[in-house]
Amino acid sequence: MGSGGGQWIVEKRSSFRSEPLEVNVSETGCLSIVVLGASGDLAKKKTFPALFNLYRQGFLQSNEVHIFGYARTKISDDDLRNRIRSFWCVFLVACCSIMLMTEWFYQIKYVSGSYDTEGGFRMLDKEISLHEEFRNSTEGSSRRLFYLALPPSVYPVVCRMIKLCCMNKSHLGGWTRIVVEKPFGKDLDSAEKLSNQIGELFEEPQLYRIDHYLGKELVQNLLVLRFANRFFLPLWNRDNIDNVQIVFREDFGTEGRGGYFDEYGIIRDIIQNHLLQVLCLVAMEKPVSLKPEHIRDEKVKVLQSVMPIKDEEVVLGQYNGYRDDPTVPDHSNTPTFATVVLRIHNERWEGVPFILKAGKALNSRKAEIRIQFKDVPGDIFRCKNQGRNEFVIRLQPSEAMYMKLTVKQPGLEMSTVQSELDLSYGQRYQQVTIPEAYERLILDTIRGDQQHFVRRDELRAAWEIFTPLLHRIDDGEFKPLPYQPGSRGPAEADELLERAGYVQTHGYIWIPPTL
Ligand SMILES: NC(=O)C1=CN([C@@H]2O[C@H](COP(=O)(O)OP(=O)(O)OC[C@H]3O[C@@H](n4cnc5c(N)ncnc54)[C@H](OP(=O)(O)O)[C@@H]3O)[C@@H](O)[C@H]2O)C=CC1
Ligand SMILES: O=C1O[C@H](COP(=O)(O)O)[C@@H](O)[C@H](O)[C@H]1O
Repeated sequence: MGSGGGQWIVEKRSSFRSEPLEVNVSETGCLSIVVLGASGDLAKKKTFPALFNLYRQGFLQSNEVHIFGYARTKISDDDLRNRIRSFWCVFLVACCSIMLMTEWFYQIKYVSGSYDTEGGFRMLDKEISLHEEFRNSTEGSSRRLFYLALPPSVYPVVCRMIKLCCMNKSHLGGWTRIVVEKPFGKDLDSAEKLSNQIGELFEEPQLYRIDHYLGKELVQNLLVLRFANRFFLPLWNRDNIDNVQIVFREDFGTEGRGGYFDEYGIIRDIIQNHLLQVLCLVAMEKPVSLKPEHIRDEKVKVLQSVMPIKDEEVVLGQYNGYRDDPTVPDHSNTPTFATVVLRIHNERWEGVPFILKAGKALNSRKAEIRIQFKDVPGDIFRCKNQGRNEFVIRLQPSEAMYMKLTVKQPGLEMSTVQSELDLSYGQRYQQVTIPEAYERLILDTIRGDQQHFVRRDELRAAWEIFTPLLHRIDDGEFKPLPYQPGSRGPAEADELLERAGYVQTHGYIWIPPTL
């Protein structure tokens, strides 16, 4: 910050930027994107906005792309367009020209049909083929992407119908790809069954198991940070790191999604997928290269090194009022909060607790990774009780990385104080709009890059970790503790954190810099 006037000085650093790492094969030809479950929440809030943003930025070309919505609800093309429009009208009016919006909405066609009979899918295929003919698509140059924004229970039947009725008509260069949302299964057996059912229809390279946390900017930065910086290489291990926390907090409850949520709970909704994927990137060894298979090989190894979870290292919670939702059973045992300690049995991490914490209806909304270092041996400054060094990666909101460290308090006295080295994205990258996770991931599916998608063996290893605990919760053997909405969650979770070795720095708070 400049010394006078409180102005941030932003340095121009573009000359140091390297070329993009991945060389993507640029494909052309007719591209049909089909959103199944187009009438739903995810489609409205995430999928369609992401597609629009890709279109707006020129990643989807108007002379190539056509978007299809498919669901059972009987509505017209215009009804679907209006639904989408009504959700983002403020955003659209602020950012875009009317012409662009009109052009975009013109690309969307809706087909209504059931998920388990051929009629609707035959109709869908006809519409896609019409579009392909209209675009003069030669055989083999047409690309068909099916995005399943649907409850997982209908994935098998929908995949069967796609295979039966809607495949791209040639193998000469075109493709058919399927994107499936999480939660992929409910436990190890159901996930394996689902994988087998879909695996009989589609090859692994055609399947994109999406976990939108892998599309977040700061999650994508983890590999670069760890493996392109000398700073971190010698420190990133059990000799220096005391504990790691990966935290997800939301300051609202299950609003409107109680029925869905109650079947899954916070562990299946957030921890088994989003937080565990982040753990993999924090804990894995350096991959041989950036090839998707090399990265995913390393993630699988970490997951397979996780020890069985101990009961005394789990705290579950359920916020008061959760069961007032009419779609939630009166005696629901579903946790809306969980803290779980995972232990990785390998040379790098033996003895370092990885504390995964997620909760709904808490006192704040944020997601972050907090790496806490061990105490400095021989503390000549007697500053130990001020707190430990921490490296924090704030995934959202206010994306940032900061190192909490001890410095000399400026002035005549030799005393110490906690401060930080701070790379806040809002301040450093003022001209950059950070893309939404879904934008990036949908673009990857079109480009055929599976690096940021979950491979089948990865998924299996992830379910292996949590299935025993989940079964005990489902059977009512493990009960969530009540907590007040708007609180930090059950006090027992903080006690567990302390037992795991985390030392809180009382009185220190990181404030994102304002411009
Ligand atoms: N919403 C979100 O924020 C997120 C959702 N997800 C995942 O995305 C997927 C879709 O989520 P979301 O949009 O919230 O779900 P919805 O409950 O909104 O369902 C999407 C559509 O699926 C159809 N549908 C709903 N229930 C059933 C059923 N039992 N059988 C057949 N069809 C059904 C409905 O369309 P119609 O009746 O018209 O056919 C509905 O509009 C899920 O797997 C979810 O876990 C992942 C991350 C975030
Ligand atoms: O997958 C899900 O994620 C959202 C939170 O996503 P974020 O990108 O806003 O952090 C969560 O609200 C939802 O319950 C869950 O299904």
